[in-house]
Amino acid sequence: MPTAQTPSAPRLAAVIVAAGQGLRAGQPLPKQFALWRGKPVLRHAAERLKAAGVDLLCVVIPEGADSLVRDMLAGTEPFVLVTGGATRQESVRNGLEALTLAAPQAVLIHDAARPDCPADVVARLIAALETHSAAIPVLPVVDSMVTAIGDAMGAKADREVLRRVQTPQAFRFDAILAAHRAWVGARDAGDDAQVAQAAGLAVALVEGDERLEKLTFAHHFSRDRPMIRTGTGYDVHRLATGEELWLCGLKIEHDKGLAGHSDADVAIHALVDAILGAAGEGDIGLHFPPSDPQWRGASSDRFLQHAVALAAAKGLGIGNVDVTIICEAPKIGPHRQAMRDNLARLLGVQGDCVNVKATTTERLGFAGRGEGIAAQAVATLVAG
Ligand SMILES: Nc1ccn([C@@H]2O[C@H](COP(=O)(O)OP(=O)(O)OP(=O)(O)O)[C@@H](O)[C@H]2O)c(=O)n1
Ligand SMILES: C[C@](O)(CO)[C@H](O)COP(=O)(O)O
Repeated sequence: MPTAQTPSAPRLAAVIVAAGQGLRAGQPLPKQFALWRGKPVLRHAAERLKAAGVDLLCVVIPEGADSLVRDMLAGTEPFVLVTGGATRQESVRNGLEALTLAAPQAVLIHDAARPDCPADVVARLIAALETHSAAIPVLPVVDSMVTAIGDAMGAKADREVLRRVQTPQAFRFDAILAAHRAWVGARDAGDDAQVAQAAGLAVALVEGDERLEKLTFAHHFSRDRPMIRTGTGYDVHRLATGEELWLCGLKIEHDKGLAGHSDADVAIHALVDAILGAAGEGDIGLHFPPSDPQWRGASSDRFLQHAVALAAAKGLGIGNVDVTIICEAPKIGPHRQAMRDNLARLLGVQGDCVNVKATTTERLGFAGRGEGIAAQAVATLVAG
């Protein structure tokens, strides 16, 4: 890299362009200000560049967004805010012009819409500036490539020589500022590397990263919804003579059974509540009220399958479930594998997605005195 022009000049500055409208993303506000993984997209981009060693940020924003962006970027100082232009290229030019007084040795030019910038990409770019005036991160093309003539296939393109171009793109500051000032293209350049190349600068290619994906369409934000949901369930039934004992959908031989409105399968009831909880669907009493005669003596298998269907209707599948049965007797160990297999069958999942455990309460409490059996469960549902 070139040596510093003044003792106080920042070594590395970054222009983050955040002045677009983000129309394709269809968010309630421009995509760079929308939330992604819990924080505004722009804040992610700024934090990543700071963490990668940038000394000064120049953030190019829409007119009138100063106070919003100042709040959004609090803690990432020093930064300067600059108003953008009608095109990305104009916005970049405004940012570079605003850095002339600071006169950094090198500048990264980055889309705010690429929030996840790994520090090692920046390190590769900076290293390439030792020998080049410009460096850009690229990725190979993995699909075969063709040109399109309307909706018909044209000639095949040679993917071996094609690359996908990402940002941040790195430049010696004076060189890219001069290149932007000298740009005479009739149309905007696709990116700053093209501006640099048009000015005769050699542009080095370094390895990019899939994490640098540009958030462009609505699905880039919808995919950001939580993909994993968890629920818990707990149930207790009274042990009584003359009742059958059903646990995890199996009839267990024992001197007492569980009393209840349905078959009183306490383990399945806890599991149903866990699944309904994870799906945001209330609890077992809401769906199968004890006051409703149709559930008298009903097999709890039906409750479980209904809960699974409700979750599926919301696009949620079973990730894994974990059930704990709390009793002194009967011993659960001899039945554990059969219980696991039966729950897996009812849930429609592989056996290793189901776990059944048991514990005693050291003869304490109602379970310890053999008055009842309790069960608790955790269910993890996975979207998609
Ligand atoms: N006049 C513009 C246009 C774009 N950008 C920025 O350039 C980056 C890449 O542009 P793109 O992803 O195309 O964003 P938009 O132009 O905002 O998106 P769209 O075309 O969907 O409206 C974004 O960070 C965007 O905010 C900018 O600063 N000034
Ligand atoms: C600069 C860029 O992100 C490099 O891939 C890309 O050219 C921006 O294109 P857009 O049409 O402004 O999204």
